Amino acid sequence: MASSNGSSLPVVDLAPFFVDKGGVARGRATAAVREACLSSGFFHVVNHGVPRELMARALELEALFFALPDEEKAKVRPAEGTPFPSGHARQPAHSVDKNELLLVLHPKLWLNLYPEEPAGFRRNEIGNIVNELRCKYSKSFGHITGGASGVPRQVHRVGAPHPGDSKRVHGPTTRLPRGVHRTFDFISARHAFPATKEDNRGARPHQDVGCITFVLQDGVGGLEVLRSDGVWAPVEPIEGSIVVNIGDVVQVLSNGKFRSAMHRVVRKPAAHRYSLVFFFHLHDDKWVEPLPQFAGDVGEPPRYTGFKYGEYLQLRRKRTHPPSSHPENIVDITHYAIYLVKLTPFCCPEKLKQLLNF
Ligand SMILES: O=C(O)CCC(=O)C(=O)O
Ligand SMILES: [Fe+2]
Repeated sequence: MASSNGSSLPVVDLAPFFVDKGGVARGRATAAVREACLSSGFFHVVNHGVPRELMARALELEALFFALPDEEKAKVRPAEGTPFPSGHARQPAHSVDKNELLLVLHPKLWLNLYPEEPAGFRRNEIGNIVNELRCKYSKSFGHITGGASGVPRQVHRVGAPHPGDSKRVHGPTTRLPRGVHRTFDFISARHAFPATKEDNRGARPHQDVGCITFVLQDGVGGLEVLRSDGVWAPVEPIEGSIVVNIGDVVQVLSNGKFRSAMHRVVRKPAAHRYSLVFFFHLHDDKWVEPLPQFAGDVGEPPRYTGFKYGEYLQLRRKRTHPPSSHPENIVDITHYAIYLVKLTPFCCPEKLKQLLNF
């Protein structure tokens, strides 16, 4: 069952998924996942099967990399306009996002730009760690999207267009090397600088665009989630936990039932913060729309129009790269929202007059 920590985010114990095939404990864990997705869209998972040493080593290697002089990091900066910009990026000075990151794509794509130092990169230890995290996360992802949790399983199917939507999926699917799956997932290693007196912004408020995100964070803190009562709540670091949050795709597939929560990173004074964020995405060609079991089948109108995932990505990228300082330019999932207007029954002419103000 989910329990609460200081920040009142649910903590879901995934252990039953590994040991208790079909038992009562597994049913409870499944219900806890569902509840967490419905209530906050943000939760911790513990006993997730990812070895602690692996998590610690990944964060350690990333900290070593970010501590390199800028000239060294610049050697793994992707060329302007690269379609798959792996490597190091630092937000421009005008951006409210005060962080730098190292983007790591699927190791088998051979597109990753790895630095020579620290040696863990040269020997591709980081690539192996990322691969292992990918495998372990996929298991947890399967558990989270499986069974009765109600998280749409469709996001787990890859290679095929959305069921029943073959006509609406256009364009060629990118050819991938044999044996490479889920190439569209990626990892972003992130470094937030210490806050200054004037500015503590690390990452602007946003919702994640994809399916589900897994965050490893160090002990510094700073990740915050916007609760439904409008309060920013800290996502307190819990030793050994992984933070999971729902993205826009699952929010749309579930017709708005599972929350793609707004979150941000604030920087702490005198502390460098490191996190490793894994994004489960969809292929660009996939069509996304509310699934019947969350809409028509349960008598609810769809709350979003359908869209091709790649188009949404492009809209988001166009408006935010380089990060705009104008929030009104930022496209989010409300772009596809259908607003349901509840009509007031005009039962008497007096009321109608009042409403029309004459
Ligand atoms: O660094 C973190 O903890 C989360 C960053 C984040 O929200 C993101 O990369 O989408
Ligand atoms: Fe995020």
